[in-house]
Amino acid sequence: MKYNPMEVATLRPDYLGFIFWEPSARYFDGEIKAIPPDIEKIGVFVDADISYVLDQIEKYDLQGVQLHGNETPEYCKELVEYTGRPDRFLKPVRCIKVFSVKEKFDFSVLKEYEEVCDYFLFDTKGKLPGGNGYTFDWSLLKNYPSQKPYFLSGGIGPENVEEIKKFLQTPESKYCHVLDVNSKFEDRPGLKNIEKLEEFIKALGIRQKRNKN
Ligand SMILES: O=C(O)c1ccccc1N[C@@H]1O[C@H](COP(=O)(O)O)[C@@H](O)[C@H]1O
Repeated sequence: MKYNPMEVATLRPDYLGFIFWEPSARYFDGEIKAIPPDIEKIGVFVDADISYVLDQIEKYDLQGVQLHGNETPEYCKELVEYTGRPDRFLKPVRCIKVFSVKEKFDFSVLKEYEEVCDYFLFDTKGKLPGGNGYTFDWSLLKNYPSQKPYFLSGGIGPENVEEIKKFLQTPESKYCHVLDVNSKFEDRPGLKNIEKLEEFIKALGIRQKRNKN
């Protein structure tokens, strides 16, 4: 088995990502069987043609796109507008624009994306456009200038539990909407270790969507 999204779905995450970037060892071209409708399926893309993204949205009934390349604000706008067009018979998707962070980050780049995406995602800059497995210095988010909810990403693993707890007490975590995990919870690329994920959720005391009330 290369991918086990159905098993991950049993943990009731808010979002489930599928990588649609061919060079990745996690590239997804399988079948997505019935996943509970309250879990949003997110397609992960890197500078893909808009027509390709639309095809994947349609094929897999994706609710969102996560853009890891140099996609411009115009690209994001076009994509979201296209999905709402009657001839595509699609629902407008959520747009998550990814920004890669190194030792420093110029938050002014976010400004032109404010209007055209739903969430920002902060990942660690590495050799690959994503899935590098390294964390960045989350205290940089002290300078986060926006009120848009963001995904915290990049190499988050079981060893980060205490750090995450501390981060979640800080003012800079105010708009942190999602903790995004990937390679640190895998037995091999694409194959998530369910026990590790369960332990992580338990250790953080996170309650999943279904049980939030
Ligand atoms: O995981 C990949 O192979 C990948 C390839 C291209 C773009 C994004 C990719 N993954 C996403 O990257 C972040 C961080 O992952 P990690 O925790 O550092 O492994 C995450 O959103 C993945 O979905």
